[in-house]
Formats: sequence, C-alpha cells, structure tokens
Amino acid sequence: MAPSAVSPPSSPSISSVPKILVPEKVSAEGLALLRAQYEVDTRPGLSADELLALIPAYQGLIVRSETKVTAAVLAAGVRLRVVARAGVGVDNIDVDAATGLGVIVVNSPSGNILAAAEHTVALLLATARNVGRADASLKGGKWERSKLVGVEVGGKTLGIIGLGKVGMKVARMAIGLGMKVAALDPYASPDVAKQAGVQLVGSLDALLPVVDFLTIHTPLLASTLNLLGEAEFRKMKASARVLNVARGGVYNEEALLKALDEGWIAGAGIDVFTAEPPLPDSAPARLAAHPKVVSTPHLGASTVEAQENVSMDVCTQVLEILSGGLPTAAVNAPLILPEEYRRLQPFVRLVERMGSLYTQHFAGGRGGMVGGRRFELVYRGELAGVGNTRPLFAALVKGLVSSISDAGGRDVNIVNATLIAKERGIAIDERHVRDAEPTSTYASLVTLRSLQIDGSAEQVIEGYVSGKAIFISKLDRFTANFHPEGTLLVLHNYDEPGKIGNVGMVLGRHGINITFMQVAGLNQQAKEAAAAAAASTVGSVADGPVEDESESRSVLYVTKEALMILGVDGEVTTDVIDDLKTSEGILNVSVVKL
Ligand SMILES: NC(=O)C1=CN([C@@H]2O[C@H](COP(=O)(O)OP(=O)(O)OC[C@H]3O[C@@H](n4cnc5c(N)ncnc54)[C@H](O)[C@@H]3O)[C@@H](O)[C@H]2O)C=CC1
Ligand SMILES: O=C(O)C(=O)COP(=O)(O)O
Repeated sequence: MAPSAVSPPSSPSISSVPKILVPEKVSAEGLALLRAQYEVDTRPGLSADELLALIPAYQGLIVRSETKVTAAVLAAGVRLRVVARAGVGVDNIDVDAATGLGVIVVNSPSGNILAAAEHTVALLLATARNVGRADASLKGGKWERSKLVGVEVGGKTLGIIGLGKVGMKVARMAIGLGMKVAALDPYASPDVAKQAGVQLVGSLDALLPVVDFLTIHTPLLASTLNLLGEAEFRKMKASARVLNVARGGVYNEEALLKALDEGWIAGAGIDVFTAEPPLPDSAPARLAAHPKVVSTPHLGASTVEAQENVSMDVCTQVLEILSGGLPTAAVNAPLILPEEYRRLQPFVRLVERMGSLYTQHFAGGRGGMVGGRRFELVYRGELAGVGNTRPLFAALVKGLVSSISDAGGRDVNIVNATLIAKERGIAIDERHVRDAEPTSTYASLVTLRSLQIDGSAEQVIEGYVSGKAIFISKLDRFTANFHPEGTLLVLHNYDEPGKIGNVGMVLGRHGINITFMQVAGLNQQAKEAAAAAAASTVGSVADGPVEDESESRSVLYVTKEALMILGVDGEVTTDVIDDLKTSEGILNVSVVKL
C-alpha cells in the first residue's frame, strides 16, 4: 500500500473502541477472540513509515518476526499498552524502550517450539541427504544419483548450542533418530540434560571438533551475535554440517560462506537470515543461494498448528491486558499468577490512593517533595504472607507521581515502576510484618511512611481493605476512617465547637456540595505525646476551656487538634481554599483528588 493511503501522524483516526493493529499474518482463531470486544485491523505488508503513521491510534500491536517495533514506533504509539509477539523471539522489538514507556511486551513462549524443532530435524535430514539439490536437479530434467550421495545421521553426533525449549525437543528427536547429542548451554540444568541423555559440555572448544552436525537454539542477543565466526568453523570436521533455525547472525554469515566455499565444513541448513528477505547480492542472499546450503524462508514456526497456538496465546493475553488484567507470558514484567493478582487488586487500589494522598496532602502536589525521598511500605496481617508484592510497589510509585504535573505523561505500571522510581530518586523499602499488631482489628493493614534520613518516620498513612472497599485509617497523627475517593478537602483545625458550621457556610457560599464529612481526632499516642508536651510547657493539661487565655490557647492547640475530612462535589478553586484558610481555627487546608 502506498504511504499516502494512510492517515498522517498528526491525525490518526481515534475511536472510542480500543484498537489493535496486526501488520502481519496472524491466525484468525485468536483474532476472533479480540474482535468480540475490540476493533482489530489486519494490515499485512505495512511499511515502516506506514506503521509509524498509524500506530498513535492503537492500544495493542500484534506482530511476528517481520515488523520492527523500534523505539520510534513505541514512542509514536502514545496509546499503546501492549505489544504482542505471536511467536518466541522478541529481537525485532525494542523491549527496553517498551519497558521505559510502560508498554507490556508479551510472547508465546512455547506455542511454536514443536514446529521449530521439527523444522530443524527436516533441515538436518535435508542437509544429510541433499534433498534440496536433488529436488531442484530432478525438476531440471536431470537424474544425478551418484552426485547426490548423502550421509546417515544415525550414530553421528549432534551438537546443540542452547538447550532451551526448542533445543531440548531437537535433542529428544535426534536421540530418537539414533544420534548422540552433546550440548553447550551455561544455564541448562545438568540433571535435566542427563535424564534426557544429553552430554553437557563446558565450551565451544570442547564441542566443535567432535560434532557431525551442529544446531543453534539460542535467542539473538549481544552475547550470541557472531557466536560462530571463522575461527570456530575452522575447528569443525570438514564433513560437519551446521543448522540454524534460531536467528540470522548467530553464525557470522560471511564466515559461514567462507567455511562452505573453502571446504572447512560440508554443508548448512539455514532457515533464518540477518536480513529477511535478503537484499540481492548480500551475504544472506548468497548463503540462501549457495549450492551447499538447504535454505528455507524463515519457516520454522510456519505450521497450521503452531500459528493457531501462538495466535491464541497472545490474543488471550492482549485481551487480559486491555481489560486491566495481567499477561501469562510477559517478556518485560514479573510473572504474577492471575489469582494472586486478583487477590491483590483492592490493595493495589488502596496503595495507589495512599501514594496519591501522600503527594497531594503532605507534599502539596509538589513533585520535588516526593522525588529523592525514602518510603517504607509495611504489610501486616494476611498481606504479610503475600510473596509477590510487585503490583503494590508499582501502585505506590504510580500514586506518588501521578498527581505531579511533570510525571512525564507515562503510565506507571508493573513494567516501568522500578525505572520511574529510580529516575525520580524515590526509594521504597517493603516490610512484611507477620504478627498483626495486637490492637489491630483488620485482616490486613498497609502502612506508608515517609522516612527521615535517620530512618525515623516523618509522615504516616495507614489503610485497610474490607471486602472490596478500601479505607484510610490513619493520616499522620489522626485516627480516621474514610474512603479515599473523589475530591477531598482535608482541613487541619482546632477541634472547637462551630468549626463545622463555619466550613459548611464557606463551601455553601461557593456552591460546593458536601458528600460526606468526618472528624479525625488525634490518635491515643499523639494525644499522650501532645499532653505530655503541653504539661511540660504550661504545667497543666486541659481538655476544656482554661481560665488563662494565653496559656489555654497553647494547651488547646496541642490537645484538641483534629482533621476535618470532607468529600465534596464542585470545583475547589483557590478562592475557596483562601476563604477556608482564613476561617477561624483552621490551620491548614489541602485538596486531594483521588
Ligand atoms: N525459526 C523459527 O521460526 C523459530 C525460531 N525460534 C528461535 O529459537 C530461539 C530459542 O527458542 P526457545 O528454545 O524457545 O528459547 P529458550 O529461551 O527456551 O532457550 C534458549 C536457550 O539458549 C540458552 N543460551 C542463551 N545464551 C547462550 C549462549 N551464549 N550459549 C549457549 N546457550 C545459550 C539459554 O540458556 C536457553 O536455555 C528463540 O529465541 C527464537 O529466536 C523460535 C521459534 C521459531
Ligand atoms: O517464534 C519465533 O521466534 C520465530 O522465529 C517465528 O517467527 P514468525 O512468527 O514465523 O515470523
């Protein structure tokens, strides 16, 4: 399609139904799941420029190996929440850039591994028996039996580099063909290898001279790029054949061409290339055309079954993510089981609101007061037994930074929370306290403390969950019990008669409706501390009016402080706040939008 046929970047068509772009051939089974709820646009053959132009309108992107999901594509995808790879390898996706932007990358870790393993065996036998050349020769009208004598694989040694999911399947199939298998994989389990009858070796030097066939099944990483070059091919038997159904570039293509041309090795079966399709006359093109090479155009995963599997795998995850759930195979997010996540959901909401309350109430919405701070999140009761609290960590970061105007416009989630916290200098320690406090009546209690350099608590917010409802039970020194929801006015005041009426009048004058109201008194500890402080200054403690005006004021201030927490409807302008601040007995006012 010509670039002019797509919308320009500035005016992508935006609809209210979330949209998913599929620029490659992905099986219809999975896409049908998505079509029930979302607009799915299949646009095979989209150019890089067209992708850049279209991506701003999409929440989801589903690709295979052809689409390059670059940092530029991700940055342009302002609505993107998920990039799904309908397959295994994610080397065509800039996963780091996605992580930074909070975009979840998912894949199908095992949907096509049988297909890839079987294709490897197909190439193994095809290279051993010259199947490709024989087919072409016969189709060309020739009958070349003596030129096309092959070798057997039974009894021979197959070397496998990368004994992961595909590598292990290939190993089992090769053993089934009567081959001996030696493998190199620094991360493979020796026990699993032994049980499968695979001999693990410690280095390429130990592997290369002994193998008759070599196959690689590692991902393409900086550490596996050009893993085999001239020096390595020279160490192999002249009769050896090499296979690649992993990624182009693990064998250096120029070196492989030289090894074939100069007879250092006997042949190759290659499914993947550094450029797909190869440019004319390039190394991958010469490799594909080489008479000693059986080549296929990246067909490892191209079976009907594998394509249905990977499509179902990734589409299910896209559905889950776009409806607020978690994926089962995220490449850039921690693994959290769905039931675990559901259990944490109310706490996720609670902790996010606590973070937001902190920033708006204590830090006055000023990012500078949140950045560079240390926080402690303490989980008590049942929550203390939850192993994976990553969603709570992310919720706190999100809450702390979301009301700050310079939050960078990024959605904070479990994918990028650590990065964003690090960028802002926010340190969060999580503590699990297994014994609920003796006085606690809650099944689980969460405490957020902002810490001084010496580790002492500066401000405290405490909350709990009852059923699915969330409550704040402590705001600094005050005992409260309110839903952290909607627009709240938090007024620090002297707890004297008439305050509520005054506040009600000010808000009424400004046409602001009060939806609920609560007076949060000093907690017992604070009362005792205040009383002790007051006693040491004025020598007496008073709860009610005191005779001496000057002394009574300071006593009242410390023993009769309270927070008035109001839920309000209507816009709280600076005029309203100024009016409230100048009301008698009001010490401070903060507006919190949750
Ligand atoms: N041609 C095709 O159509 C297909 C290609 N693939 C490719 O196959 C690759 C492997 O897939 P899986 O087996 O599912 O992945 P996997 O993650 O299960 O296994 C990869 C293995 O490579 C090992 N490894 C990593 N670096 C290594 C190194 N330097 N030396 C030795 N071993 C190393 C790892 O420890 C791991 O065991 C994928 O990354 C993908 O690129 C996968 C499916 C289809
Ligand atoms: O899953 C993989 O890693 C593959 O290489 C398969 O690629 P494909 O989806 O067939 O473009």
